[in-house]
Amino acid sequence: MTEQHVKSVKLFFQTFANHLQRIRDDGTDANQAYRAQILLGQLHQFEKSILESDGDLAAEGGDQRAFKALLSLEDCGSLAQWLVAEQNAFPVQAVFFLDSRGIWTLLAGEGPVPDRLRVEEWLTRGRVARLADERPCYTCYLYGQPRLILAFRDADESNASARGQFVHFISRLLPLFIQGRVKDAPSTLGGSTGIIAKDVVFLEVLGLIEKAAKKDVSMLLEGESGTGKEVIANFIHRKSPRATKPLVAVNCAAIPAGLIESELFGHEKGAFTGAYHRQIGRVEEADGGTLFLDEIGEMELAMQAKLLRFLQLHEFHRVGGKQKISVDVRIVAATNRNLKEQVAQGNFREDLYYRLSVMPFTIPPLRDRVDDIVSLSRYFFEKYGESFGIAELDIDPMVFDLLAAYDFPGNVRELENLIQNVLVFAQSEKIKPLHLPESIRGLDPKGMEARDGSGRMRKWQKRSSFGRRFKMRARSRSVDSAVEASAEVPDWMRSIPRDNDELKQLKQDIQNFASDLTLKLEHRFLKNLLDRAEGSMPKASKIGNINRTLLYKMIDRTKHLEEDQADSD
Ligand SMILES: Nc1ncnc2c1ncn2[C@@H]1O[C@H](COP(=O)(O)OP(=O)(O)OP(=O)(O)O)[C@@H](O)[C@H]1O
Repeated sequence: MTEQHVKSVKLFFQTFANHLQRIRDDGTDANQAYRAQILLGQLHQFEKSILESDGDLAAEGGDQRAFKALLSLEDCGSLAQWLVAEQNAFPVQAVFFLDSRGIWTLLAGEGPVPDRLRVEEWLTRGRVARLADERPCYTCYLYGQPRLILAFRDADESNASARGQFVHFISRLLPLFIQGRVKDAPSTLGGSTGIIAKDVVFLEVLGLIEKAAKKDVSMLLEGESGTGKEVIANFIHRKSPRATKPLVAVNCAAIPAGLIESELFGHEKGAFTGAYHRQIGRVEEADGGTLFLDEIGEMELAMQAKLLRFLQLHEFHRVGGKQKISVDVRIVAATNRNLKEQVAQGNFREDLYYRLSVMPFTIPPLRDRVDDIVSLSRYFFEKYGESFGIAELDIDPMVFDLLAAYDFPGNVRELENLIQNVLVFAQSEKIKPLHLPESIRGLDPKGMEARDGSGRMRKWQKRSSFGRRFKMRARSRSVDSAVEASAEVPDWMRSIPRDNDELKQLKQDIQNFASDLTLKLEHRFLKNLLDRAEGSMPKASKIGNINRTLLYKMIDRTKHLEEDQADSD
């Protein structure tokens, strides 16, 4: 690489970085700022590898090849033309752009606009979708809307993965190139809470989450991808006493393992090649507020240990720095993995799991929230109808029935993308079942009724499996208490307090009674479990599906019952 080349690479990255820093520091849109911050982290990595590669990038991945090609661009303003002109790595035949009126225009290259926007694969965090079309065509989403279609010349299936990665990369650059062309990009949050919820079970969970949000403890959100964990993390922050302080989101899966420590804790100038400036980490940025650790299950063990140390001490030092920095942040973590299973498999630290899951919540999948399907659909039809410039939407009610009958493996994100596609496909006609994908159009809500008595019922039963866990817990407690108490029903069970003092006293008696029963239950459970485990704690922990620390705590708090029993024997 000539000196001049090195200079232009540095200049290119510096311009890019300045632009990203402005977006990040602008502070008007937390999601934009978050994306800019992630790109900034990656930018340093790209710059480093390009400068170190000495021009030889043949063996490197799609992102780096794309960056290499980008270097030849003098003017970054014409992404589409560059994509078509750059024929070496990924020959693009045409690029189409969806404007804010909902009309696709050919930006560069040649060919008809793909008329079927059926998503096939490569749907990655809602950013890129491959279309079910003869030619390999991909859609890039911006702010949740399809904005760009890339049609490739090469249809060779063995290159599909590389093409997908390339489009994914382009989708990350997209906001920078089409700035100003997208008017009023809709925010991911709408309404006063930003959450559309009608389903009773989901509302119940949200009620519990809202209560927990007010307590200053770590919260863990588990649930399938696209169920709304990030939306709920925002909700938690806004309902917490830290609402006026920053909410900083870090996607642990999106940041390469080698960069995550400096992303979280920052680095000092010169800490590693490419660390030209001191950089404040996300933890420090979140001081006083909330740090949202998304996809925490993807974090590597070595980083888990560092995070744990920070959670224990509330202090850290920047990479390459010596000074200890103290911060006060509340952690909300989310994962679409089963973290307990990850712990059992040795992929996630148990101690970190317990630190993070002081208040754990499982976000139910959309198929278990059938009432939400309809209200979310209406919400997305309105939201995207408006941004696509459709003045009045006319929707056949059957569309909602069919949507409610579908299982939505991709949850709310899938529903959101689907509705955008339906709107594009319907081109402002009345929206009818024929505009829905075949897999949904083919569903028969009436047929489900015939099979299960009622389509809604089938959904309701499925959905309530989640709610049952709550209800059963509540019920089993009251049933157990009643059974236990039946032999010795205390007087207060039937008494009516005459004044507040009596009421308080009776309430206290009930609480004492309930905690006695709970201890007795724990004692019986422990005895039986340890018998089955032949006295072995590791075995008891395994077969009882209970963490050992908790087992010891339980033994400790029920040991007086053991002693009482020994005395009476
Ligand atoms: N209840 C809701 N009301 C309105 N929009 C929602 C709701 N739930 C989810 N969404 C929308 O669905 C999309 C996916 O939600 P989100 O990113 O919060 O899911 P997630 O569970 O964090 O996904 P992942 O596990 O893949 O990170 C977003 O565009 C979000 O705005």
